[in-house]
Amino acid sequence: MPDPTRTIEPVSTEPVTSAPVAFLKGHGTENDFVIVPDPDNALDLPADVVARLCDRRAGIGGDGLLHVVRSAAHPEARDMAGEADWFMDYRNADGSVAEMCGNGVRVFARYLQHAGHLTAGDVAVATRGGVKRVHLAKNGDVTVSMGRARLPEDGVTVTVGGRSWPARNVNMGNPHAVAFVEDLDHAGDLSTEPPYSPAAVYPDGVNIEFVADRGPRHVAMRVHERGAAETRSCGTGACAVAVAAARRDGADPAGTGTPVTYTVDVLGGTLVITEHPDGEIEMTGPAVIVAEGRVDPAWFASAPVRTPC
Ligand SMILES: N[C@H](CCC[C@H](N)C(=O)O)C(=O)O
Repeated sequence: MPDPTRTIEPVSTEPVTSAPVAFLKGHGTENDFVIVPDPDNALDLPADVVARLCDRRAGIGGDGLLHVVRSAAHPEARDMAGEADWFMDYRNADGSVAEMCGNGVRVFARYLQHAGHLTAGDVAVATRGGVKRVHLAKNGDVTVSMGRARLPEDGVTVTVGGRSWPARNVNMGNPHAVAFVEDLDHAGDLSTEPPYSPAAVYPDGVNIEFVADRGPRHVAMRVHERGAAETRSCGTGACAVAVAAARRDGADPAGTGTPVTYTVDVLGGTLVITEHPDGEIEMTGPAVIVAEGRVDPAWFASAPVRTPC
């Protein structure tokens, strides 16, 4: 599980703000998020409040929360304000902080468009994993320049139900372990984290992807996400899977000099990942705003803290 020190400590000791909190719900290939617009970074969103909002029974429900803040108003994004007006302060369902969320940044850009903050179809979004450029196409597709993958040498072995697989270490700003399996059912019940070793390879926890082939440059995946459990999709995970598959298939674009594209089926839809010879990775997929509403201040102040399911 992720290191608890990775959560956001309360900004102040004052009780959580009682101001009604506007929220929206959105998803990208059914990886769903609570969106909390807060341009001036005025809300106090410590880990337990995020977990309450993401709780699927007692709260709004989501795999994570997108805190929408102007870059100039957040200490972790001020130095990116010249390049990107908005900062995606991403939190997992358990309240832990993650460096990057691929599906989340597509939904974040869709929210900016929905809220009238965009004048064009292109936007730069500041994230803990750097500034990401997003293109919102007229056909509904959203393409993110995800940057380059890092491929640390050290890997782990993942074990489920008496079967073990080597897992490729791929970092997309956040950590991933990619295991190629014969059948996605071999991943078993991913409501809990599959055991892996050595744990020291991922001191802050890891997202674990299981991948099966579906055809030439076509794979399917399931994922246990750090700080959330099994999700219907993981954008950074799909990028990590495409990078690992290209290395397995001898199609590393740096070596061949030509871009390589993989279609990655996730439980909630399909993502298309292209890696270019310079290492830049583009991810294309949908992003949907489902609803908007307001959190009842009385609930906000009184909701019991529950560990996310
Ligand atoms: N659970 C991930 C963050 C969300 C990643 C995923 N939802 C995506 O679309 O990339 C982590 O702790 O690194």
